[in-house]
Amino acid sequence: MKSNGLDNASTRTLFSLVNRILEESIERRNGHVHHMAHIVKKVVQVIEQRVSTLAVNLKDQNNLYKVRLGKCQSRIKVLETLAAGTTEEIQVLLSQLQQIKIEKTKIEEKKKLEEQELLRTKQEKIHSDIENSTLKHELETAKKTHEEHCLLLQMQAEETEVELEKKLKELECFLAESKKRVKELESFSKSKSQRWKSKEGYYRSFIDYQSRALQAKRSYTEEFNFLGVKLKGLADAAANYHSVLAENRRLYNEVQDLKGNIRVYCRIRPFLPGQSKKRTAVEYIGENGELIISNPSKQGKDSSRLFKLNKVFGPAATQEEVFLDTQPLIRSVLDGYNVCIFAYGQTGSGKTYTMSGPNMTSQEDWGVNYRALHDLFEISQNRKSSISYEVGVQMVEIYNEQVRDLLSSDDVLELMHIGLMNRAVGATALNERSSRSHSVLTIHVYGMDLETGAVLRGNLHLVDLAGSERVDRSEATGERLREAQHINKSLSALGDVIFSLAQKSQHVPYRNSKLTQVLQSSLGGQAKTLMFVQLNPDVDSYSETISTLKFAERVSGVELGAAKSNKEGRNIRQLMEQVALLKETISRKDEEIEQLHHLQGSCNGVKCSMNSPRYDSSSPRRHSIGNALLNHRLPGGKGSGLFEKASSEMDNCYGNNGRHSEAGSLKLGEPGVDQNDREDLDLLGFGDADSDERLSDISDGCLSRAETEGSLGSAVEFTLFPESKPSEVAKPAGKAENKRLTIASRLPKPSPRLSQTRLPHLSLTKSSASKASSSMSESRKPPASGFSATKSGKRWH
Ligand SMILES: Nc1ncnc2c1ncn2[C@@H]1O[C@H](COP(=O)(O)OP(=O)(O)OP(=O)(O)O)[C@@H](O)[C@H]1O
Repeated sequence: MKSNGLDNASTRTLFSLVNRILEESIERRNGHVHHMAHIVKKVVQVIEQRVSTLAVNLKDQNNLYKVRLGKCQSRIKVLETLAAGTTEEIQVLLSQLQQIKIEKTKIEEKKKLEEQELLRTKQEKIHSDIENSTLKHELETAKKTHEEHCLLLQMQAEETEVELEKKLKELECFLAESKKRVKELESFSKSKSQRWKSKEGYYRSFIDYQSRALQAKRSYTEEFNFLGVKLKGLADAAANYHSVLAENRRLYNEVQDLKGNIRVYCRIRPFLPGQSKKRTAVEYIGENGELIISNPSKQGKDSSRLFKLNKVFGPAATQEEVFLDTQPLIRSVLDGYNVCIFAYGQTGSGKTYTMSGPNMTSQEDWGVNYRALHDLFEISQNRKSSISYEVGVQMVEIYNEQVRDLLSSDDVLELMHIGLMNRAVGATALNERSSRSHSVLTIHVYGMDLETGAVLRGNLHLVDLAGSERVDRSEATGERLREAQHINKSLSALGDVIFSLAQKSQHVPYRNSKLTQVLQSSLGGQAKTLMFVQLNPDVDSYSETISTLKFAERVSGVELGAAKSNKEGRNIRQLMEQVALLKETISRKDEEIEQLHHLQGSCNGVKCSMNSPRYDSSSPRRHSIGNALLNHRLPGGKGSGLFEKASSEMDNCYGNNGRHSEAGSLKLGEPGVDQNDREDLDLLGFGDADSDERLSDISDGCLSRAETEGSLGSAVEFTLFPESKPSEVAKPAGKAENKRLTIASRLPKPSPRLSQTRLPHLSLTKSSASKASSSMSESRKPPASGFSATKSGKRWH
């Protein structure tokens, strides 16, 4: 590019040239530097020139614009002043114009209105013309129709006038006729009303009479119905009562008999609140008496054992549930059966809980004893219209092979409570308040059928045995050890009796302990026996539990033979009364002989020895106590009495059912019988048996007779009187509530003759009683009050 050509080049071209030159100069670095610089200088000059011309041009133009702007502004100002003046004028004109417009519209409206009015008047005129013509036309037509109508009406009026004249004539005739009829009717109604009035009077009196009769009839019918229903009920009740009663009793006894003889119920007590390790040995409790006991410390098949009993009550079983299964057995006592219920088990396993209950004040907690008494009272009360019952209660304790009476006097439940409190208790390692004695509560029932005169006697033994644990386990020493040894001895004697019964052996060792002697009639005879086997569920008691259950299994296998009711018909009773009378005569003779002996002895200067008639085996007065008592209870030897059963009953007693027991071979005069034994037997009522008398011949009847005798002193009997309520009798009421059970006051006092007759025996039993008292004081217990020979059994009315 030539340097002079730059003038015509565009600024853009110049700039691109400068850029190219600069790029080339960068590429070539040293070549043509001078030339390039020259060109660049030229370019710059041109650019400067251009810029200066542009600046000049711009200045000129700016000036020009400024001048123009000034001109425009002055013009604008002029225009603005002009515009301001014109707007004011325009506004005035506009307002004038508007007013003119308004006036114009007003005038136009007026004009329109005038036109409209004119038009309207024109239209009205046309309308009125039209109307006038139509009215004229209508008037003419109306005139025509009116004339026609008038003519028609005139014709009709003439016709109606004729008709009305006709009707008037008819009515006149009818009126004359009806006047005649009214006269006839008036006379007829007068006569009728007279007749009705007379009839009304008649009916009124009839209705009055009928309603009075109806009322009387109604009350009669009601009364008749009521009486009929009552009579029917009474007749039904009378017809069914005896049969139902008999059937009821028969069924009860059948069920009981079907259940087998010695029944064994097992009861497992719950863990006690204080027991820390609660490991149970009870693995399974079956519905039908199955029980599996397991030992966790053993392995294999030896670890558990199955037992089969009549029934098993688990730890949750209530007192009521346990009693429900026992109740039928207890009820059969009222039908003349002998029943024995005893609780067996180690110390602390719940024997006392089952038999007596933990708390006498709460009826829910009552054990079998209280419930049994309550039940007996209730049933005897229910049967009072057909059977008169007398119930006697005795409570003894067998402690260290000595029998002692636990009762004094007072309310029967209180008595039982006293009895329980009086029990010898001592702490062992197993049970803090362990009872160390066997307690035997005996209930004697005498009933007489008011219809047939038949007599029934039943005895119920409720036995709370002492703990069955082994001596070594109870860790007892000294006195406790002696107690434990006695307990173990008597329990093993019980086992021996049961097992010899199971084997049906000829020899049954009743005599080996006081316990078996007391229970003899209920174990060996035709009695019903139930054993409660009590278990402690603790694993620590495993071995005791097993041995208890083994014993229980063996007991459940014992068959005592079918139970028999002690029921006598009227004839037998009369015969027995005769026998009793004869025996009384004999005993009087005995007394006379005795007195003669004394006289003879004193004459001979020989002292009375053990050969006195009391111990003379050949003496005929072996049943004198019973006879004396009979007379005491039943003056003249007549009437009923709880302990009336004469000594002839002894021959029928339970021990005499074909088995020849060891106890039966006991002779009181024998050297083998020590004084203690004799006195304890006296306490139980056996003491008066002749030396020839076999103990196996001593029945519950003997026991009952003896206990009401002065010999037992505090033995208690009472009669249920119809008016005494069972609840009153049974509940542990205060003295005020037991007014009906006032003690003894109504007892017939023995005649001086009878007292004399009883004297030798009474003196003997007094000593036995005091012996009993002394034995009690040995056992650190205060003697139960009332061990007086002269204080005979109490009877409540
Ligand atoms: N079924 C039960 N439910 C609740 N507590 C029970 C039950 N059986 C027993 N007990 C409680 O266990 C404890 C021991 O019972 P209990 O005194 O009756 O035993 P025991 O076998 O009569 O003892 P012992 O041989 O020393 O007389 C008591 O505290 C008693 O209340």
